[in-house]
Amino acid sequence: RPPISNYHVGAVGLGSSGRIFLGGNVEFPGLPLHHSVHAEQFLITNLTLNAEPSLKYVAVSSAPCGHCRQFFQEIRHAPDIHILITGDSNSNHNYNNDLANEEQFEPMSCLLPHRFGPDDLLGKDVPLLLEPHHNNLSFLGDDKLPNGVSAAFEDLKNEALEAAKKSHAPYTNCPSGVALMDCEGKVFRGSYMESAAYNPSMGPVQAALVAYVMGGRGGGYDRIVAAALVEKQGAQARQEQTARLLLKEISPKCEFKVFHCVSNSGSSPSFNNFN
Ligand SMILES: O=c1ccn([C@H]2C[C@H](O)[C@@H](CO)O2)c(=O)[nH]1
Ligand SMILES: [Zn+2]
Repeated sequence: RPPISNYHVGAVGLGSSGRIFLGGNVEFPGLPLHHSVHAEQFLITNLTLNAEPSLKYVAVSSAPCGHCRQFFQEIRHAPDIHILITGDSNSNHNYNNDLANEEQFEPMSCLLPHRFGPDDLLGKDVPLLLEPHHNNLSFLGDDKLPNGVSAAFEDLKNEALEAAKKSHAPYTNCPSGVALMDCEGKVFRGSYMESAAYNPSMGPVQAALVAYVMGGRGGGYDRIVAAALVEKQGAQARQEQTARLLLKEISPKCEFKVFHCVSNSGSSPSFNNFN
């Protein structure tokens, strides 16, 4: 969905389960470009939404940018992920049109040598992206919804908490999750995912929008009528304002609520040697 560039990028990934996943780029008119979702990042989000344990091969319609090469580094054994650049689908020349394609898969270690990644910041036992995450989070006792707030939000709030429990936030220990509800009452979850290099991190609204695009039968974002964000109170990496901005632009009538949670595990094992 690239209404700004009209440049369509497609990414396809094969996981170790044998399942195949899709990704496409998503742009949001009216917002700064850094809100965009790259096809590769969409693909990785799609893997996490489907609990795919690892990614082995990727085919992508144009060369992955530096930001995407960096985001792939969050996956264990990222240097061994093999990438096929199928050609520029937005122009007429297709330089890989023969059976030699298989030989043109390149390991990520060639596309991104001298990598900076999780190994630079985290211990070896910290779960990486695609690995199971069980952030031990719960709501503060006093976070009851006031009377008159629709029961739907009680549901959404819990869905967003489940998403936050799966969030990959080992660099800040500030996990978060979003749940969106469309006008038919269908719910779409997304978990915040951090990058060792910080900036390529994927926001929880973007992650939930990936779920929406995959499951929402092609509808516009204005079909999203309610959204809940769960994050820690006073988190060092807060999503609230960015989430509000993005949602307001893509679905002005969407009702947005933020709920705060606490981490039950004292000092989380996923926090590292920075303290
Ligand atoms: O690695 C890349 C590079 C670019 N794009 C998208 C982002 C934007 O929507 C458009 C133009 O940059 O292409 C991707 O999806 N992946
Ligand atoms: Zn990219």
